[in-house]
Order: sequence, then C-alpha cells, then structure tokens
Amino acid sequence: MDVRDSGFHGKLDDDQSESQISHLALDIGGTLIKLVYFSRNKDNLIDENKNRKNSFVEGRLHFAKFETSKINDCLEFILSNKLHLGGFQHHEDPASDKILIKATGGGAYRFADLIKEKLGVSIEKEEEMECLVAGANFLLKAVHQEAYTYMDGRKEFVHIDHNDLYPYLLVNIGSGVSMIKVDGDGKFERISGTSVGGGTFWGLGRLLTKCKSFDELLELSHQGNNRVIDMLVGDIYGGLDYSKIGLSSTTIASSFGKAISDNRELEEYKPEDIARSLLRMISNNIGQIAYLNALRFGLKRIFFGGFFIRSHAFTMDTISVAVNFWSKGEAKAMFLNHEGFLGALGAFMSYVKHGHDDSISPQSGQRYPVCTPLVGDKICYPLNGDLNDNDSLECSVYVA
Ligand SMILES: Nc1ncnc2c1ncn2[C@@H]1O[C@H](COP(=O)(O)OP(=O)(O)OP(=O)(O)O)[C@@H](O)[C@H]1O
Ligand SMILES: CC(C)(CO)[C@@H](O)C(=O)NCCC(=O)O
Repeated sequence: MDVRDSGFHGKLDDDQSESQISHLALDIGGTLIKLVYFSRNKDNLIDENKNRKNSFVEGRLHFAKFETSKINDCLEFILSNKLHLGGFQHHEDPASDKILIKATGGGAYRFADLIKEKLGVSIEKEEEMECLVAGANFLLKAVHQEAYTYMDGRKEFVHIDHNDLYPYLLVNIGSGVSMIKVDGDGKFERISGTSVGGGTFWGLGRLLTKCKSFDELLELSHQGNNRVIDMLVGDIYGGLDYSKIGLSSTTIASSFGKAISDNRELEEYKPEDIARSLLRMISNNIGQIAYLNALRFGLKRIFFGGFFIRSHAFTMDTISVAVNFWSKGEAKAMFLNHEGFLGALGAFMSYVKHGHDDSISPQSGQRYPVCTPLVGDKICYPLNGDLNDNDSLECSVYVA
C-alpha cells in the first residue's frame, strides 16, 4: 500500500487503524498536499492509564502525500481513516466540541472552507516558513542518518553536530523555491526565492514531452542525453575547453541553445533528451542561486528540501556539482531523507508550541492526553531513523 500517492481511497491496514492516531498536520502546497500523523503502537493501548501522564509513548510518524488538484481524494483518505479526529480542541472554548487541525502552506487559506465543509473540522493556520524551519531543525537534530551528500553516484550520510548546526541555508524546492537562512530554533530569515522551481520543471516538462506523471518525466530524464539540445562550450569553441575562464568543453554554455539552429521541430527531439536538458537547467540554476545566497551570508552548509528533489540521483548530482563548482569546493549541498515533509512536520511540531497537551476525543467524549512531542534539546525521538520506504518513522512522544 502506498498512501503517499494520490488516488488512494483505501483504509489503513489493521495494525495502523487499531492503534490510536493523533496529531494530524497538513502542508497544502501549490502542487502537493503532505500529511503527517502519529499512531501509538498497539502495546501502548493495553494499559492506557500507564501511558497517560508524563511518560513516553512509542509509535510511528506516518507520511502521506496527494496532488493538490486531487484534494478530494486526500479528504476522503482522512475521513475514511478518521485522521481528522486527531486534532485538538479549541483552547479558548473548551466546552465547545470544535476540533482544530494544524495546517500550513497556501492551501491552509485556500481550502479552509472546503475542509470545514467536508471534514467538519477547522484549520489552525501555521506560518509556512516557520514550519519549514521547525521541520528541518527537527529532522536534523532528531533523526539519525537524515542528511546526506550525493556526488558521483555516492550517498554519504552526514553527522550533524548539534552544537555546530547553525547557521545554515535551507533551500526548499517545491513548486517555487524559498531560501531561508536558519540561525536557530525559530530564528530565521527568508533571504531569497525563485519562481523557477519544481513547478517549472514539471509544468514545462509536461508541455514539452507529453509525460503523464512527474515520475515518468524523471524516469525519462534518466535515459536522455542533454548534449543533443544544450549548447556546450565545445560546440562554440570547436571542441576545445575555454580553460582561461575555467570552462571545459563539456560545460553547458546555453541550456536548450542548440534548438535555435538545429532547424528541428519539437517532435523531432526525443522526449528523454528534452527532460534531461530541462532537469539540468532547473537544478543547475537553483544550485547556483543557492550558492550565491550562501556566499552573501558566509554559509557553508546548504540543505535542500522539497519534493522536487524526490531523492533523484541526477537531480541531486546536478545540484551538488553546481554548488561544488561555484564555491570551488568550499560549500556542500546536503539532502534530507524526508525532503518533502519539512512543512508538514513543522505543523505537527506546532501542536507542542501552542501547548495543546490535552484534548477530548470527539467520538467518545472521553478525555485523552494528547501525545506531546519534545523538541529542541529535550529530544527523545526517534528510536531509530529507519525510513521504511519513506512511509513511517519509528518514534516516541511525550505524553504530558
Ligand atoms: N507525484 C508528484 N506529482 C507532482 N509533482 C511532484 C511529484 N513528486 C514530486 N513532484 C515535484 O515536487 C514539486 C512540489 O514540491 P512540494 O510539495 O515540496 O511543493 P509545494 O508545497 O506543492 O509547493 P509550494 O511550497 O511552492 O506551494 C512539484 O512541483 C514537482 O516538481
Ligand atoms: C510562494 C511560496 C512561498 C509558496 O510555497 C513558494 O512557492 C515560493 O517560495 N515561490 C518563489 C517566490 C519567489 O520568491 O519568487
């Protein structure tokens, strides 16, 4: 079962649905909706009282994603699995049975009414940049083997020293790209952004190749050869390097530049070559802008997140090469296993920030403790950093 793909209508498997689900958080972006929620292990439910106060409860963090254009599938998934009941009660009006769930991203505004109508719960909006930073800090500090470098086909995990994490540059490549200088927990500044991002790759790619899905476009790019369409330094310099300014003959001089003089129509190019050139163009450009922003503030570490990355080897390789090339080896591009879930994780964390440490189960009227994840220096998560096909993460949360 892959709840991460849109179009999933089913119910969770028995193990998950029998356990208690809480803390549903959403990140509703321009292209994708990301969900994070916590389920207690069944063992924890045997003796509810034992786990009721001031103890750690073991369970799993679950991750799922849907296309924003198919929000109704997402709402159906939430409804059929009763995930929306894992919100919290309105703190200003505890007597009311109004349930709130945390949500971030533009869709928290755009779809608030639809969510209220379909799920019967209200959205408590969390600021998007704050959530991205909270999610990134959580992953970097709490999840073992979360960050890695990727170069020449080699993935190497990066050891994160908690005392030497800041400052760093967070580059979130979603539909558009946000670049955020992070100085600590809740301390950050969005220093730049670009509209040439994941949406550009997927949008242009769809138009130019007639691909039906993002993954198909990525797969095509894997098989393509960008030299067919890109104009290389060697194409301009008769096969020679331009060593004086440090450009080898194989460096791209102009993305898509060969299409000017080839006298070929779109249909005469292979979709895989187009996909390859496009992916290099977008990835290179983001890598370069990221590096220039890192340079502005003297940042040596650059973490890339957002679903554009999709753990795709060629994308990461291109970004790494761009950062390495422009920084002359001084700065490092790093990637995150949970790349696309930073905002949703940040919204999940905000259940703690706002002190929602008690709630009423709307189903039974019983009073439940809400699991409170500890963040910052008091971290307990996770028991291991095992990704389990990216669907869930073993963790424990603190019940206040
Ligand atoms: N299955 C998919 N369907 C569509 N796009 C995908 C998919 N997987 C990866 N992507 C890429 O991820 C991008 C969206 O990433 P992400 O979910 O991080 O951003 P978003 O939150 O939708 O956008 P924004 O933050 O700008 O509102 C898409 O533009 C596309 O490049
Ligand atoms: C508008 C957001 C923040 C929405 O997630 C994102 O798509 C973005 O950072 N776009 C780039 C906008 C710009 O700075 O030019």
